Amino acid sequence: RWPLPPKFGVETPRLAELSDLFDSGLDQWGVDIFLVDELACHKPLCAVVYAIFEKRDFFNKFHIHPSVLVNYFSQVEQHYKQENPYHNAIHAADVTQSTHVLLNAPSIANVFTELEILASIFACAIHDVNHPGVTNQFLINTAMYFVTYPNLIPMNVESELAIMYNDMSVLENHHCAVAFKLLQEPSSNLFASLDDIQRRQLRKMVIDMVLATDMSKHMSLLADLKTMVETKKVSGGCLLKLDNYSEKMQIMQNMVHCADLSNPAKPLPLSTHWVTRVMEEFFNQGDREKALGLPVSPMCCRETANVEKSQVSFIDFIVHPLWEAWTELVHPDAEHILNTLEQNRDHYCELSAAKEAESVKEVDEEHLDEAERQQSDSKR
Ligand SMILES: COc1ccc(C2=NN(C3CCN(c4nc(N)nc5ccccc45)CC3)C(=O)[C@@H]3CC=CC[C@H]23)cc1OC
Ligand SMILES: [Mg+2]
Ligand SMILES: [Zn+2]
Repeated sequence: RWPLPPKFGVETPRLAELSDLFDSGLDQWGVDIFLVDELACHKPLCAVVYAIFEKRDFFNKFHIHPSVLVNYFSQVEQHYKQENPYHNAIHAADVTQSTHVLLNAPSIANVFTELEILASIFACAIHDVNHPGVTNQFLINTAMYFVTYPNLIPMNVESELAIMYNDMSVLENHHCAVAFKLLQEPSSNLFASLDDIQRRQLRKMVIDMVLATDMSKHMSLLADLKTMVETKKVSGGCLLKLDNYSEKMQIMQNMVHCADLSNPAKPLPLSTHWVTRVMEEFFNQGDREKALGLPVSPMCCRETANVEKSQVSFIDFIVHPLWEAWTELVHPDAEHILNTLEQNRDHYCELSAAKEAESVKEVDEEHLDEAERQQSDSKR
């Protein structure tokens, strides 16, 4: 009924290169997602989702016409703010492709139904849509800010978000709401061929996964994962028969959360590129907090932040514990990922130590200059 859209849903003069990159890299941990962005004329999300749907035969399995997929994900892609250094469509494409790879781990083959896999891929693709480039904390603080100074014209509609969602997973609720709102477009009705039960199940799974990407849920999510790994050990190593929804959802939430926290576990050039971007986004937030007279959030002060140290503590306190648990759950399929994470961590540690030594040397030189100055003064 509809004309076929261009391949991968993007008009690009470099289609052959993009196709080759997907042939060799779509299933690989560490594909250069920034090259995908370039080859796809800055529509990486559309391209990645299309390629994954094709690879997993979702167009046939769920009777989705390619042009409906392209209509919907073009809308979603446009609702990712490309002015965000970090939380943009490249990050969404990165998390989606990373989850696509994690789902291929042999030890979790046959664990998930096709609908659960569709829900996971969809959840990743939309998990940060319309992100304003600031954290939940910033939105909560600025919401209060405009309550305190009502005459100050709200500089941004963002602060309305915290009011809308009563400070509870503000961003993550917003991402879900925007994504499902866009689905209501008749030309974007991705799940038209699913039956009511499936559509209701998919919606619940997507909401459960996206809300679990709120970093304030991290500790409880990790605790549950560790418990599951422990019981897996007890039950003789094979992955539990995941019969009830909450156990299966726990794994899906942790899988998407791992993908969302996968930057430090990627090949170093990709990892450092993401660090530059996320720190720029944090510094922009810090600038705004300073301008508003708000306390500057951790890692957000461009004058004082130690980028390498922040990365080491992010890995030590958050990313490594999570990936250690995931690696155990899907043993031995994620060993190479954990190794890359540990190598990258050592790299940032060395950088941080070198930087420390450099600044100590500078201080010593200053003291030396000062001493020499004083000495020459005393001679005069
Ligand atoms: C590439 O490199 C990064 C990528 C993403 C993020 C992300 N960071 N975070 C938070 C994480 C914990 N943070 C810390 N806060 C406090 N008080 N103390 C800490 C001490 C040590 C480490 C972290 C923290 C606040 C920010 C998000 O919420 C983003 C959104 C969702 C997922 C991860 C994102 C950070 C990166 O490098 C630092
Ligand atoms: Mg998010
Ligand atoms: Zn994210």
